Amino acid sequence: MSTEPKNALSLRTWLTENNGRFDNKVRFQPVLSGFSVIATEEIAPETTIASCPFDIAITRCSSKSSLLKLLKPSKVDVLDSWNERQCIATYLCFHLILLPSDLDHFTFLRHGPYVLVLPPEEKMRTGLHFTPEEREMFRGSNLFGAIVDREKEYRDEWVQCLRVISECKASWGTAFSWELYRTATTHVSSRAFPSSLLSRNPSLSTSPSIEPILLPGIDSINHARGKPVSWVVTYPNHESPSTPPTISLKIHYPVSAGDEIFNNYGVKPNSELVLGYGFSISENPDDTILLKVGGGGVHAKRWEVGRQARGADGLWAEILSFISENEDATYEDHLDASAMLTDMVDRLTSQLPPLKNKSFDPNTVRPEVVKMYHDYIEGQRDILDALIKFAEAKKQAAVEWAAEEGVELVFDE
Ligand SMILES: C[S@@+](CC[C@H](N)C(=O)[O-])C[C@H]1O[C@@H](n2cnc3c(N)ncnc32)[C@H](O)[C@@H]1O
Repeated sequence: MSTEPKNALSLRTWLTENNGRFDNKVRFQPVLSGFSVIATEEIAPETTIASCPFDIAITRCSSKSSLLKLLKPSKVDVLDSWNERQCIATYLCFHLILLPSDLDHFTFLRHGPYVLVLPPEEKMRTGLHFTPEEREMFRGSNLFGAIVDREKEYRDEWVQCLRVISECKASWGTAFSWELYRTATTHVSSRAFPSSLLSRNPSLSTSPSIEPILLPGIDSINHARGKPVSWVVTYPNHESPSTPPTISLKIHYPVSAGDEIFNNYGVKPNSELVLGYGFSISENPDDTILLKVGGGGVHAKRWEVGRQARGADGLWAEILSFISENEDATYEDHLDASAMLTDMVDRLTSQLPPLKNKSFDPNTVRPEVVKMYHDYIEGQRDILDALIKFAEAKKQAAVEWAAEEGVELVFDE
């Protein structure tokens, strides 16, 4: 007996028809943000939960080739200038844009049952989908700036895509709304895997040549930090010559009947989770803050510092070199650097919204966003507190260094 929603059943059937599969002990359960994947009975470690053949992965290349058939082939140069997000998001949108009268064009779209399980706009909670009041809560934090920048960048991309689509068919342009595109870009940010998985030695590593891709089925599984999982690639061999190259997600932990099955998206700070995924982890040990020295302009190096001031040494070295060009910094330079770091951190702390005693209007601010706000601000404040302690320790070391040189330093309180 299955109580799976119809669209989840259609995804399962479509995946099987395309040589992929879900383990038969899993089922989809509707939740606020879309679906969770649950064990119907106990699942043993080393079970393969979902498999996706390479040829149904959605890549920039596969999206572009479908779009070229839908739009005019003469648009090939224009589409070459679109980035992978524009190609994949526009390809996803077309599944929802076409009308029954566009029947001939449906043959160019391969992912109908997949697109129909993707959470719609109203289930989205990423920074791009915040209400104005929700976005305003984050003013003063790095995340606020990141949301504003992302919206501008994605809107510009949408305008480029819209121009091409409208030229092909005005009614498609009308249907290709900012809201539709924004939701599709969130599907890309929240579900994409690196293209480095589609190889004989799959890895989650990223580099400029690695592009985001979507893996239908595998991307239905939610994240839990640190869960042991692995990626397994299978190629045809003499035992099963007709099996296409396939990527699978295998879990290395047991799951009890009724419990959720989790994937592990890798190390992610809350800033990234809130911006691109629409959820956060309480007291996330992987939280970070981005800092740059002395204003520095848009091209200034940004230092990513974590809890317990992890990664602060590079920032400290840059502050020291900013204070003194001399390679052999003196204890006075260290004292100045410590004061500069403290000022910098104090300024950031005073700009950050408060963690406590802040109430939000439940009519305009959703409880899930309040949780993200608390988790994110807690992490930012904790790291800034750790940086103050880091600067204080550097000051103390400089005082001891001066004492070794026979200088007693006295500070005004
Ligand atoms: C790759 S999809 C996972 C499948 C998704 N739940 C669905 O309904 O299709 C990633 C999205 O799932 C949700 N998600 C994943 N892990 C989560 C978690 N630990 N807590 C809350 N939401 C989570 C978020 O909405 C995120 O953007």
